[in-house]
Parts: sequence; structure tokens; C-alpha cells
Amino acid sequence: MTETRIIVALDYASADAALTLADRLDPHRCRVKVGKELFTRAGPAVVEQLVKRGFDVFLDLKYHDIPNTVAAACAAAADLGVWMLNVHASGGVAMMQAARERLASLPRRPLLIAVTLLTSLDDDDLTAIGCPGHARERVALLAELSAEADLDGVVCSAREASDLRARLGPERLLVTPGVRPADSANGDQKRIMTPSRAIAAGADHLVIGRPITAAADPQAALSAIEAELAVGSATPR
Ligand SMILES: O=c1ccn([C@@H]2O[C@H](COP(=O)(O)O)[C@@H](O)[C@H]2O)c(=O)[nH]1
Repeated sequence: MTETRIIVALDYASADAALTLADRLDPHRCRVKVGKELFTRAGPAVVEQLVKRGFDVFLDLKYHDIPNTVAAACAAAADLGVWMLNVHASGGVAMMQAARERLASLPRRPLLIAVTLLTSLDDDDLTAIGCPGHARERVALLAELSAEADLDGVVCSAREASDLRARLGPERLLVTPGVRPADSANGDQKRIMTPSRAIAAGADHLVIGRPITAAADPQAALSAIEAELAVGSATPR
């Protein structure tokens, strides 16, 4: 298994586009993520093709449904040979436990993590959806529920990473989207951090999409992020 911390989000509208980039990437230098757009357009076959090319695939479908349905969906995802998949922690402990138990019954199980609060949301958005409070508090609550269900880790923003590392201990994975090199546009992301600061804060895996996929030269963009991580620079954002 690769030692890289970088997961490239293959948010493309076709298998061809996703595989064209994948074929320019080294499965030892990055993992890849298949999300809702690519999966809905290209289906399970694109996941299997990425696995066949040697990539660790994070299937980011964020399941959120009743326990029986989510458990069955997780088992179906595991059949594709994915490395990691996720559910929404707000689906509740019973749902997360059902998913974990179904995966535990398989001969080879993928990692199972829970989305806490989407990185596109901030405190004002929580108020707008009728859940007033601080994003970091909501993330902490949902992360602790995922630990109660004994999941392998959480999706959070890097801004919560140090707090969650203290709350959850060293074993749970912290997977952080909303990562932005200093010269990248935020886009729709609100709780963001640079790659080097995210790692310094305790993130295990950095999910990075548009800063790589929308770059004129995606391989150069990936190399620049790797260089930033190697130097360990901590450019304030
Ligand atoms: O809270 C979350 C959960 C998932 N994502 C996904 O990560 C990538 C981020 O892409 P960028 O282009 O780097 O913004 C994307 O696929 C999201 O669906 C997230 O951003 N936040």
C-alpha cells in the first residue's frame, strides 16, 4: 500500500476523463477518490478500472439512509474492491454500527469512515439549517458518535483536526477535504487549510480535487503539493 497522504478527487463527468488523468498519475504517489458525479455518470465499472490500475480508491458516496439500506450499500461497495468508503455520521450510531458490522463479516473489508460536517458549511450555514452553534462543536459531537460506533475515522476539515486528534486518540483516521494550496481558489469550500498546515494539524489524508484537476498541468500541481509537504512549510492562510 502506498504511503502518500494525498487523495485526488476525480470529480469528472465521464470515465474517460477520470481515467485519462489517472493514467498520468502514479498509484504509489497518490490515492484517488470517486464521488457522486463520476459514480452517477460512469457507474461501478470506473471504480473497478481504477482498482485494476493499482489505485487505492476512496468511494465517497456518503451513504445516509436507514441502517439496513446503508449496510447493504456498504457491502456492495466493498465488492468493488475499494480501499475506503463513507457514511454520514448524522445517520446515527445504529446506522454506523450496522454498516461496520456488515463490513466486518466480509473476508476483506474496506476502511469505513463518517462524514461529520461538510467542509462547505460554516457557523452561519448551521444557523440557516436550524442547527445553530459552532461548526467545530458539531464536528466534535458527530466524530464522537462515529467513535462510539467504532468506525475507522472521520471526514472533517483540517481546522478541526487537532481537536479531534485529542478527542479520538491516535488510531482514528482524519480525512480532510477543503485543502487549498496558498495560490488556489477556495471555490465553494469554507473550512479550508493549506496542505502543510493540515498535516501539521494532524490530518492523515488530504482530499484534493480542483487544485489538481482544474490546473493547467495536474501532474505539476500534484508535484508542487508533494514538495510543500516534503518541506513542511507552514504558510499561513
Ligand atoms: O466535507 C466534505 C466531504 C467531501 N468533500 C469532497 O471532497 C472533494 C473536494 O474537492 P475540491 O475540488 O478540492 O474542493 C469533493 O469531491 C467533495 O465532494 C468535501 O469537499 N467536503
